[in-house]
Formats: sequence, C-alpha cells, structure tokens
Amino acid sequence: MLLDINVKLRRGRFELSAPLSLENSGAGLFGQSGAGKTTLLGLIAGTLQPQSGHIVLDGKILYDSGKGITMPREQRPVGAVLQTDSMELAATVRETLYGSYSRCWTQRRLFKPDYLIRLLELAPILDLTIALLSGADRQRVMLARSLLKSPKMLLLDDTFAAIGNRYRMQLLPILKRLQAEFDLPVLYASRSLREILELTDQLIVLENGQILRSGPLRDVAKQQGMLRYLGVRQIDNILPVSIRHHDFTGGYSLADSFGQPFSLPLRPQFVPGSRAQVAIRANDIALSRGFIEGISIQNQIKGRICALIPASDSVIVQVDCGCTLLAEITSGACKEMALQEGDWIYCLIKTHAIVYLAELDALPYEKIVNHGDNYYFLSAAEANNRHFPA
Ligand SMILES: Nc1ncnc2c1ncn2[C@@H]1O[C@H](COP(=O)(O)OP(=O)(O)OP(=O)(O)O)[C@@H](O)[C@H]1O
Repeated sequence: MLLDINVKLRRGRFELSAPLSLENSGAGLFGQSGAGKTTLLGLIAGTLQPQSGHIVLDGKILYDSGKGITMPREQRPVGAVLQTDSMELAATVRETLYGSYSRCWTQRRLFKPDYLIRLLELAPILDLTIALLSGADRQRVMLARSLLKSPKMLLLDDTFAAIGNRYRMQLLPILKRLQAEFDLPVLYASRSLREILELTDQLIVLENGQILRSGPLRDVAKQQGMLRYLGVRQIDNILPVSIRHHDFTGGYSLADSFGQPFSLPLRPQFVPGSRAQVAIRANDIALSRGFIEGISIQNQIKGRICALIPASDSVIVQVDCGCTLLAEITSGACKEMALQEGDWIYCLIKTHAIVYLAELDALPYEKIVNHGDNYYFLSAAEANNRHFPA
C-alpha cells in the first residue's frame, strides 16, 4: 500500500473526512472549487495538521493522533507543489535548488540538480531571484525543488493551470516519465477531468470534504450521473487504450485495449506506449454476424454477446470483446439478425466515431466542411443543431 489516510479536519464550517487508500500508482484528485483538494494535499505534505486520524506513506507514519506522531514537513518523503506554498523571495533559483538538494540525504537522492535544470529548462533563470520570476516560472522552480527532495510521492495542486500553456505541453511527458522511469506516483489535484486524464485514469472524487468515489474512471463512471458531475456529457463506452504507433499515411493512430487493436483518429502527440482514454457512443457501433471485406470501417472487433437489454425503441447489446462494449441497435435490426446471448458478433466502429476523452471539452464541432455555399458540421453532438448559412 502506497498511501493510507483516514483523517478528520475541521476548518470553520468546512469538515474534511477522508478515508482513502492508494495502491502503488498515482491518481487524479478531482473536485469542484472548495471541495477540499488543497486541504487534503496539505495534510499529506504536512502544511496542515488534522484533528485526528492517521496518514501512512510507503510504510512510514506521517501522522498518527493515537500514537502522538507528527512528522514535520521537511522530513516527509513527499514532494509538493501547493497553491499555498511560498519560497524565499530574495534567494536565486540556483540557491533554492541546491539548498533543497543539500538537505536531501545522500543515499536517498534520486535526481541531480543538473538533470532537473535541463529537464525543466531552468538554465536561463538560474541566477534570477525568485521575486523576479513569473508565476509559471515559479511553479517550475517549485517542481524542481520538490523533486530534489527525492520524494516517494509527488503532490501537484492544479499545476498545469498555473504553469501556463507553453510549459504544460512539455510538463506532461516529463510527469509521465517521472511516473514510468522513476516509479514516482503523482497525486494531481484539479477541477478539470480533462487535465487529470492526460496523466492518469485513476480518480479520487472529492466533494465537500468527503470522498465520493475512487478507482479507475471506467468504474467511477458507472455510477449514474457521475460523468455529468465530472463535467463530461453522457457517453456509453469508455476504454483505456495504449497507443502503439502512428500511421501518417493511413491517417490513424493504432492502439490496443484489452488485447484488441483499435484504429483511432491520428494524434501524433501521444508517445507510443502512452495511455489514453477514449469514448464511443453506443449508437455509433454497428453489428455484423461476420467480418466484412471491402468496407471503409477500420474497426471490426469480435466479441460474444453477453446481454440483450431492451430500451424504449432499441436494444442495447452488451458485447464482451475482452472489454465490454455497449452497442445500441433498433429492435427491428435485432430481430432480423436473430441475435441471441452467447452469439459471436463483430462490432463495427468508424475510426472517427472514437473520441479521446481529453478532447471532449473541444466538442461540439469536430469538423466543419465547406461544400459550395453550405457548411456542414460533422458532429454527432450537433445533430439537432445543424446550421446551414444561407
Ligand atoms: N485557512 C482557512 N481557514 C478556514 N477555512 C479554510 C481555510 N482555507 C480553506 N478553507 C476552507 O476549506 C474548504 C476547502 O478549501 P480547499 O482550498 O481545500 O478547496 P479546493 O478543492 O482546493 O478548492 P480550489 O479548487 O478552489 O483550490 C473551503 O470551504 C475553504 O473555504
């Protein structure tokens, strides 16, 4: 167990009560403004003390009210970039970084300052004082300073939002590398599911100081209304995929999900090996008894029907393809095909019917085609709202 927390804290009217355990991976801490994300990170980092409970990280007790243990912040094996953090304004970036490095035990040191200076492109600002830095530069310095503690876990409080767009695109692969190469789990707090999903699909949903749900997005999203709460419109299938390679000639990215190959819209920004979440609407999946040759649809995923669920004028067909896919077809089609539970079937999915979850905010317009004097908005979400200028 990486992290085991059960604490209570009251601040004015706000009460945080957070029983939470994390296995050996990072997670995204999602919550609306005021949900308690910064508070929870502060409790782990040691900037705040709970009234009761315990916090154990990687077998080390950081806090235990029963045993009377409170480990001071400097000694906690936690790197944290918190909104409430401050730095010595008169110190230079170099002094800040080397100061943090010299306080880390030699045998625990994971990173060298030079490595992080290169990784986070800090060389041009090394001799500036913290007071002279922009907000985004300060965030990068704080991140480097936290990593120089060689932490067992990295806590980030809405860092993408604070760091600015330019470095955001650079920071993402860095954080992914830290997780993969250095086995450094990141707990990332944000109000944006989209940002969290760029890093991880493990979610902790916090509301009003309470943990509503935790687990992989697929499981969390099963709860009625949860996706809407997370700021995502209703979608029927969410799949984790691993990107394999990009076919620039063919115009698609190839990925695996539960051992099945998927052709996805081309997104070269995903490094092969990285993970993403994709969504497919149930009524964007057609079914066929056999594999079809000579068809433009790139995804023909074979699976076995495990349930036929009648809806008002349609049938939801639950297909086990390694992962579970829900397809929605008309009752007429279901009857004509004489579908039965246990039958083998192919799920036909067009590449462009698959949407990266991180891009859902970018909807409703997926693509606008100008043909003659007419504009056509090619987006399922806009089906009821087409706009054809005169
Ligand atoms: N110093 C304080 N004293 C009393 N209450 C506080 C203090 N700081 C925060 N709170 C309250 O604690 C609650 C949780 O705040 P917190 O900053 O942890 O939320 P958050 O989820 O991080 O929000 P945001 O996304 O806006 O940063 C809020 O109701 C806030 O008003």
